[in-house]
Amino acid sequence: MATATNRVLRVALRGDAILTHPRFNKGTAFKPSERKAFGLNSRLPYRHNTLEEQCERAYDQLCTRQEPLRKNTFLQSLKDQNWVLYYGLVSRHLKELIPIIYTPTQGDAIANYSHLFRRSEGMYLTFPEQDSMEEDFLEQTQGRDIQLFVVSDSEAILGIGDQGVGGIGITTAKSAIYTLLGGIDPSKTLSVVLDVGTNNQELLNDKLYVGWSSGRVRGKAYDRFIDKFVQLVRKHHPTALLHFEDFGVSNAQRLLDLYRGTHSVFNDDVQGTGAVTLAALMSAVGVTKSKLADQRVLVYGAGTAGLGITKQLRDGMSSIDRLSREDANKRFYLIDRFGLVKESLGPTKIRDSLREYVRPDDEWQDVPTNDQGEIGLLEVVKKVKPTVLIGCSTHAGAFTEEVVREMAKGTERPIIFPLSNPTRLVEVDPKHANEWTNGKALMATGSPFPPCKMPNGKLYDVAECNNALIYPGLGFGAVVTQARKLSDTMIIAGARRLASLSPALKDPDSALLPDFSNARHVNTEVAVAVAEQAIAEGSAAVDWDREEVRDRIAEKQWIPEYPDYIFDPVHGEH
Ligand SMILES: NC(=O)c1ccc[n+]([C@@H]2O[C@H](COP(=O)([O-])OP(=O)(O)OC[C@H]3O[C@@H](n4cnc5c(N)ncnc54)[C@H](O)[C@@H]3O)[C@@H](O)[C@H]2O)c1
Ligand SMILES: O=C(O)C[C@H](O)C(=O)O
Ligand SMILES: [Mn+2]
Repeated sequence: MATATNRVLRVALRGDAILTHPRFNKGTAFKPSERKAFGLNSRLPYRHNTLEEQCERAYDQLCTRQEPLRKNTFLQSLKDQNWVLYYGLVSRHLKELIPIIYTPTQGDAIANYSHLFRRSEGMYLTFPEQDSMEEDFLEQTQGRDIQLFVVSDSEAILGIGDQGVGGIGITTAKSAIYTLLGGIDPSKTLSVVLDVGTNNQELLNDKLYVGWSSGRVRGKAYDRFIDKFVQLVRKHHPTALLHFEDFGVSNAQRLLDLYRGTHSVFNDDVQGTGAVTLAALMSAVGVTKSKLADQRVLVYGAGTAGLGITKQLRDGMSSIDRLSREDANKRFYLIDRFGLVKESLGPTKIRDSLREYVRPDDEWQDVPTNDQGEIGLLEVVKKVKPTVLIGCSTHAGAFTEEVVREMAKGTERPIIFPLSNPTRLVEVDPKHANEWTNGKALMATGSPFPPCKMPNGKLYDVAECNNALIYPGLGFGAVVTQARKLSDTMIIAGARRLASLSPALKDPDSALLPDFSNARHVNTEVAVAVAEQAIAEGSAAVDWDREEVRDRIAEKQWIPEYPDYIFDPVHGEH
């Protein structure tokens, strides 16, 4: 495997320019010979440190801060200063620091973006400046080999809604996770916010708000703006993967469908969430010794993630258990703001994309409704006796004691996945679901939770069913093979590989998904599966033999170690 220790990089910057460039800066780790060549002797204290020593010092500094958000801002500053040190530090404390730089703490950083703002990161493309979009885009991208764009319009950030320009923070966090867990070279990624205004009144009233203070652009003008950006990516980086993050429910699936045919695009909330949930469910049905196709699945919150999950589980039932699409559709019951998604709600309350999963009214004649004719969660649980209950509603506490106990009456091992993020929006605290089901519930959550105490005193690890366990591998697999598209079959291959790594496969009392401390290995395996599938189905631009895929992927993974630098003012990187 190639390591950074045997890499040599030619660099054209020197003096302050190299010390202030996070990609090239090594701080006290510049060796004496490099200090001389790059004009750094008088700019650095005498002592030369190893990366290990730098990580130790940075970790000590981090630990002086108690509050997660303060740790987050510290790490953000470190990333602004020195990428290798930042990624080196986080890699050394992965399980502890992922919740700081990503979900849930990054949600707070995003909500406070304009007040915490110190330094910009990534690309800001703003609606009123669209005439110069290509020029602005090229300013940052020209001459760069960008393999991955992570883009958001910030309308539905995690479960905290419209965050305006602060949404850049989800794209930078998702990119950092790509590097940490997938192995993508951070210099080959670009995080982008498409600032089309915000409908968040608090931000609009805030005089320190740093985005475009205007209501959200909608309709054709919005579509044209998004399209302008997508076409720039296609024109200048035709093989780059375009990752959409946290778009609103009226755009996420629509934009995915619109661009899937012409470019390699991926919607994380739809596809990444669907894939990780499929893996968790495969693992759960392994424990209950049943099949995917046997499940009755209740999805609470039929938004972007809810639909993505439903579609992915449905496709899993079809491709893995050979259930017809129509029969598989019937295994699902969706609930949204208007209760059960059923025929009589009509097209104003049911989006087109939900059509396949609408339940016929005559099935529900005997079930009590509210004054508006809606059927609530408890009624659906009573009638359907679901084996699987998934939450992606942002409705904190929706899975009440009554609901959970009712579910437990109808199935021996209730499979309960409250997936809403951040932590405070979870549909049920796993501790409670565990208690109300007498330790029978098989659980997975979107944010990290501590283990639950079982009635026999043992601890049950609650799987973290967050798309970060799979999207870096899905994306990296597509990027390294320069795949023309990230197909449904590539995604299923990744989900199956993830499921095969589940601890519950070996011990049914263990977690349904691998622990985040193994997330780098897990995503590497996912990338291998995706690459194998891309090659097999002919969408890859590489023609590796199946046996060499794993080695090729390992060779291409970026690792946080300092290469040796040679000063080269003519051909060096800058
Ligand atoms: N674990 C993960 O990997 C993961 C991935 C994506 C999204 N999520 C989480 O899922 C949640 C939803 O995200 P999204 O992007 O789908 O948002 P979304 O806005 O598209 O979907 C939320 C849906 O829930 C519905 N809803 C809201 N309140 C409800 C209620 N009281 N009863 C029933 N339905 C209700 C809304 O009408 C909407 O359709 C967020 O908290 C997000 O963080 C988790
Ligand atoms: O960002 C996450 O933690 C997962 C997911 O993409 C979300 O929107 O909640
Ligand atoms: Mn998301």
